[in-house]
Amino acid sequence: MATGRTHRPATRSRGIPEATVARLPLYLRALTALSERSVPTVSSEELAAAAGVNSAKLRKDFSYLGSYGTRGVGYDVEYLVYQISRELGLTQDWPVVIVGIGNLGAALANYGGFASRGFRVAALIDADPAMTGKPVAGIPVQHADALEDIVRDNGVSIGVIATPAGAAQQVCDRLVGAGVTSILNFAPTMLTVPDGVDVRKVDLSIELQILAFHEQRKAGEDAAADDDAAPAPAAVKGAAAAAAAAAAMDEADPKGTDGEAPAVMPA
Ligand SMILES: NC(=O)c1ccc[n+]([C@@H]2O[C@H](COP(=O)([O-])OP(=O)(O)OC[C@H]3O[C@@H](n4cnc5c(N)ncnc54)[C@H](O)[C@@H]3O)[C@@H](O)[C@H]2O)c1
Repeated sequence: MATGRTHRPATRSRGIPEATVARLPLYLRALTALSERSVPTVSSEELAAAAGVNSAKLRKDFSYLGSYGTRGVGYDVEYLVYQISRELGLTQDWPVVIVGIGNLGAALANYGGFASRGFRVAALIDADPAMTGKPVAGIPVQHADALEDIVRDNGVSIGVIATPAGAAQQVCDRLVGAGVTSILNFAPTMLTVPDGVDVRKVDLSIELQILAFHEQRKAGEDAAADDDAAPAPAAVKGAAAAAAAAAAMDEADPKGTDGEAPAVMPA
């Protein structure tokens, strides 16, 4: 048994590192915007800036896809959209079930962005009998008793958990038992899954905590700048220099070696 981890090696069987896979959706989002503006080609520098990624990293990532662009012309936007979509498995339809149709589950069900990216909400499931049959986003909610049948009948391999934390593990076990092999978990708890099942955890409060850390650091830098106007004792100056050196190292790659810090993380 595995405890809430994604049990894939750092490099996938087809040789694409997980860090590259995590950046592919960023490229796809930027490329889709270019495609919508009918831009035919894009340079690695332009695309890297639009995706918020270093251009050398982008070229390396695309080399894993076998896409090298044309010198002086750049990358063909439509072909890259196709290549990345195919790599991410988005050229096929993925039926998804959402379990727990409260505030969050209903908001997710109403989000139009899933369908446009190939994720079809096949069913909404909730344990509250009062919810059964009620339409949410035009889909009638089904009772949790039927979870296994719903998963099997719809060939679902991706389940979204938006239940309270206390119910999440049991829901996860039932989803996995019925054949689900990928879980997107919004409940604030670690899930235990068998090998071969991927879990991604979304936690907006962690993202806010990271922003709070950066806000605090910015405030510290402002205060240090104010202090620089007045002479500081030697020990304090040393500490400020160490903090500045650490900040400079961070700035060299502020988001770490994997590029943009994702809002969704391996659980
Ligand atoms: N990750 C995030 O950033 C984030 C943000 C908001 C909420 N959350 C979490 O998402 C979850 C849902 O939040 P909410 O505000 O929608 O709660 P909610 O109380 O409005 O909804 C929870 C729903 O789950 C249903 N439910 C309970 N047990 C179930 C079971 N065993 N099977 C199926 N359905 C079951 C309930 O009937 C209810 O409709 C909570 O765990 C919350 O902490 C996470």
